[in-house]
Amino acid sequence: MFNIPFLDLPPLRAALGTVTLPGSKSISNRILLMAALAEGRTEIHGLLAADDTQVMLESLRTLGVQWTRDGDTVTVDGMGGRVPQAQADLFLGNAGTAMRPLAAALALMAARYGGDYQLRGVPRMHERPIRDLVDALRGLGCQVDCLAQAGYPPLRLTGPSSLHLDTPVRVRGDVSSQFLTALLMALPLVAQRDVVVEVEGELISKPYIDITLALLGRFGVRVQRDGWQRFTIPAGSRLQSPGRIHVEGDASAASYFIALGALAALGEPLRIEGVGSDALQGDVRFADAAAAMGADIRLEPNALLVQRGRWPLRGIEWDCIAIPDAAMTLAVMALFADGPSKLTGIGSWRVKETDRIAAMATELRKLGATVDEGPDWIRVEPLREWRPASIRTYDDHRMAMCFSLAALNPLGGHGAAPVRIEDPACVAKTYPDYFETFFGLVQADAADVPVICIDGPTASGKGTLADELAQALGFWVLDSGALYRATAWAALQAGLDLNDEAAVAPLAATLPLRFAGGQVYLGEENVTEALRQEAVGLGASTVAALPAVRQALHALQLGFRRVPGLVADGRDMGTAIFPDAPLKVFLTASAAQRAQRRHKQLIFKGVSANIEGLLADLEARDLRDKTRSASPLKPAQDARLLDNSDLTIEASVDQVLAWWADQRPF
Ligand SMILES: O=C(O)C1=C[C@@H](OP(=O)(O)O)[C@@H](O)[C@H](O)C1
Ligand SMILES: C=C(OP(=O)(O)O)C(=O)O
Repeated sequence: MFNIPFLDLPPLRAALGTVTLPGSKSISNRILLMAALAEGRTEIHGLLAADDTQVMLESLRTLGVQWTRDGDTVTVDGMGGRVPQAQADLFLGNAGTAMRPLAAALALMAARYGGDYQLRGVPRMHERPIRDLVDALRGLGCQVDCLAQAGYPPLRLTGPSSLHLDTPVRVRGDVSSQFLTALLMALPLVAQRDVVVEVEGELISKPYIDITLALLGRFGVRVQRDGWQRFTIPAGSRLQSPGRIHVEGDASAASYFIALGALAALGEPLRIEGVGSDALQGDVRFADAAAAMGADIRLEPNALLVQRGRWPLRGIEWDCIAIPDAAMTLAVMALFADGPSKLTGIGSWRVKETDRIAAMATELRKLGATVDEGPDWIRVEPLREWRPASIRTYDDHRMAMCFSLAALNPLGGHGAAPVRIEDPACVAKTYPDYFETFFGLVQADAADVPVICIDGPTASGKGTLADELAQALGFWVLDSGALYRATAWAALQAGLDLNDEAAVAPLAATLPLRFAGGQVYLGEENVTEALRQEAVGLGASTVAALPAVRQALHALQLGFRRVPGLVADGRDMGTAIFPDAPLKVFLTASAAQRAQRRHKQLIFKGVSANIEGLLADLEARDLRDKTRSASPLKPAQDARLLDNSDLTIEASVDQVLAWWADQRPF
């Protein structure tokens, strides 16, 4: 996950590949709660691992429910209708699918067996309404207190109290369907007799009720329904574990990739695995809206294949009441259409992770779009002149994911603009690896992918600076020195003479080198430590002076220029490999300072070293690097010079980040 203040996406031009969706949030949290309340053990496969499921899992543990995790399989020991802890204080983040169902289940348990539970969340959760559920629970006889503001969490649920199950439970359905879902999942706990739930007002987000009913069915509870108005939980209903259960891929998350395919899968379709025509989730119907806009979509039972169909997309008017979450994706797709699009039935956007109508309108306008909004609709005009924009995400995962699609702007207008996503880690709510997955599918022109070059002499601190910058910006890192050290190491292993250009160059060309998690691998072998040896460093300097070796490694280095960007550290990054890089830094420090740093490093590693000897080696190496005929070490003409002799690492990083910020159009 990119846990950084912002993530810059370069302009993108195509998409290709296969994505496997994470588990559905809605299904995961329903199954977790039902499994905890049921009789028997449930093995859940493909459970979503994200903030929303984490708060549910932690709450269940606090309530005394036992579960274990093995990869994406979680095994829950069902409690048979009553959790062990009669008192608990639960934190539910911003997960509506945890707050609402747990409130109903614990309110009923407190009423029946006695108890005292508090349910709280992040500040936004305390602004998301829950009055309709509170009213319904109070109508049943539960004791529910709103601890801050009437109609909002945090809640306190206490008991015992007597329940009135002989008259229908009434619940409003026009603010959120989750209130009805919560009651349907909880009432089997007390269904000694038929329990009837009646919905008041027009029920929104109906397909989520279908998910609830289908999963209750898997747990042995067959709710009888009368349209969308009346639901009966038959007397004697009890949740019973189905044993094993599989969570299908998240259909709302599929919407970003359906849009990506519709915009940018130009030759062959993007393959989206985990949901398809067999899906339980209504959000798979987002495909109908995308198809109406012109996407070419094929549904398989458990996969979607999407490519560009009509282009530009067609502006649509669409009632989104059944697909509130995926509908946000349509608002960004609308920028690529041939005429305006209007999305209606989205009043619930106002009470979700943020006021999504206001947030969407504000951020689309930053890109240059003309947007109108009403209480429950939004109208978006297509965009031709895109502006680079820094998109605020309002701690709303869907804002971050939707606006990643705006980086495809070269396909929808003139020019090419980068897009900044603020607080990209907000995707953790439902899709922590969203951006990594997205980057694995998209393609950019190399020239559009930013590179920051950090060149300089040995022991100037390039590697540390490059790593810190890459970390701060979410960029890839290329330690080009490692390529030379790996060549020297491999040549030494093979018993070659390091000056034998004809023998060493072919070895360099076929180096199976990989950087992963701060480690360097040659084939399957982790050579990180081996490459740090002084002898290998000296050998690197020798092989780096051979023009044929440098040429062999050139193409390899260009391949590291990948979305979203690269920090390249070396000696000729700015002069020879990435001459068009938008920021080049030449990092120096006095030879005495560098010798001291190297000395400290070696002592720290337990290697004895002599500072005078190190200084002499450094000076000899500087001279060789500066005077070699192939790419001698010198600053690029447009490089910024940074002497870090008297700077801390943080100060150097801040300086380069400040230079970088000056270059950015935001
Ligand atoms: O029941 C569910 O799993 C959900 C129902 C929908 O909420 P509303 O019913 O409040 O629209 C949806 O937006 C939410 O992300 C998940
Ligand atoms: C509305 C959403 O979440 P929640 O389950 O918290 O309601 C969402 O995921 O878009």
